[in-house]
Amino acid sequence: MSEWAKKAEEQEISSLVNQLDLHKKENGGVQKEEQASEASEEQPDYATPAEASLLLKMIRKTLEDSKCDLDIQRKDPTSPLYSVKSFEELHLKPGLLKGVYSMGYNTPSKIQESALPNLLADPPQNMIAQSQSGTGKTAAFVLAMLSRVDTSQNYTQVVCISPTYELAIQTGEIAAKMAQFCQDIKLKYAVRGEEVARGTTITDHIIIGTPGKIMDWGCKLKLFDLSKIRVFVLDEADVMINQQGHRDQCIKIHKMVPKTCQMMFFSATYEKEVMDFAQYIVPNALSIRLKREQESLDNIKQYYIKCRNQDEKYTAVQNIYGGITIGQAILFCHTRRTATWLAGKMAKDGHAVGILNGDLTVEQRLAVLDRFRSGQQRVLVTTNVLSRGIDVEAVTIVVNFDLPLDQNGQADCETYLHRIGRTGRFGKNGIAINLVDSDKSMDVCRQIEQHFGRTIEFLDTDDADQVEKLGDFR
Ligand SMILES: Nc1ncnc2c1ncn2[C@@H]1O[C@H](COP(=O)(O)OP(=O)(O)OP(=O)(O)O)[C@@H](O)[C@H]1O
Repeated sequence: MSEWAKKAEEQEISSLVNQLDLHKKENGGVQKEEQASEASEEQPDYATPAEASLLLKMIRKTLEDSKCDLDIQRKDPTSPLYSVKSFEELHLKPGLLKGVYSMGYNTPSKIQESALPNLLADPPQNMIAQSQSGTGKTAAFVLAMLSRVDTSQNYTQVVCISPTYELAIQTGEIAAKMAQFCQDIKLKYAVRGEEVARGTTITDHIIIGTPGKIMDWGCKLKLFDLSKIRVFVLDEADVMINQQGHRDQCIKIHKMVPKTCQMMFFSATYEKEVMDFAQYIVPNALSIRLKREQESLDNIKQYYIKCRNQDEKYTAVQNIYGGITIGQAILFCHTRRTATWLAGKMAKDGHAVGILNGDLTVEQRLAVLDRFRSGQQRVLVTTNVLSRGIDVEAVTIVVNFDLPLDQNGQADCETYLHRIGRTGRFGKNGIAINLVDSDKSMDVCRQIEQHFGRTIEFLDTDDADQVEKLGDFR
């Protein structure tokens, strides 16, 4: 590309970035990761009662009744788990097919069935894909990444960028499992704590990591050659584009990969401006889109409970905790401070609870997640740092101790969808409970309802009929 063409492209990108920023300012703003994940100021106190024993009874009933019938969902063409093809028909390499089956996957989900044939086609096809949380996007792009590796060449050919440390590790672990019968494929993490000596050349075929580290290794230290990359994956693509810090790093990396490199962008949500931007930077991409009303899942029941103040919210949490005889729960707080307070109070009251926020070292974060995954702790208190992508099958309840807000105090609908998507994984049933403690948070709850066109039901813990009905949502 000539110099002037490069300049023109840079100007166009920067004008699109400005438009994106302007749109965000006008619409309430989207924060940088740390601000978005964990705002620093505390929440005020508020009003109305949350009852105890009925809530507990209701949760037990819901969970006990919630045997998920995957086979039925898979035969329903409107379900995101529906497919007509088998994995064999997707033309995966024999080693990968073996890997998929060894993970207990029998048939592909809708996104896997529709994305994979295009991702594996020749010539390589760029893609911007959207599918609901927990419907198997990771497997779709991981299988595509692994399929594209040429193991006769010992240099990095694939980069996969994730927004957080935990998600990068999780994706790497899935890739390793899927590639267990393709032993020649080598994978490296580019995340905090991983170091490579200067002057070394990385020979691993796939690098999975966070944008800052990949930029350091690829653009600054040149530990691998970005001009040889043939597959560029952006997981949680919308947040990677929409958060300024991530975006700048991703654009820098993106600029250094060849024009012929296959681009794969995946997420459960895309705001319109983010999609426009994605379509600009991914030329001729095949788009797989959801309608707004398809974005939230029927298998996740959404409720709100009214509380008068922080103490009543805590009482509601205790009652919910009592109800988790099956499965596990994730509790989301707006700030690290609230998360620390909540986890501390629960621990003091004798509950086995983990806390995961940005105050911890990466080793501590991973250890907390491991304890939670293994079921040693049934409750995890966290902030938005864990709102996206983390897959723990046994999570049956998500509680928004604080509703997700953007920088301007408006509903952060995308984060809401990702948070509640930590339950209801791959067709399982789940419950999302929002603790509403003021007119303001009621308003936020309504904004979310309107955005997705879905009712968030009032959970009247005094209403025995409602409790009965809760078991019916299979
Ligand atoms: N074809 C399949 N058959 C059975 N289980 C599957 C299949 N594909 C994925 N899964 C399982 O479904 C769960 C959710 O998958 P995954 O994490 O890929 O969803 P996702 O769409 O990436 O979710 P998120 O939007 O939260 O990132 C995982 O536990 C995964 O192992």
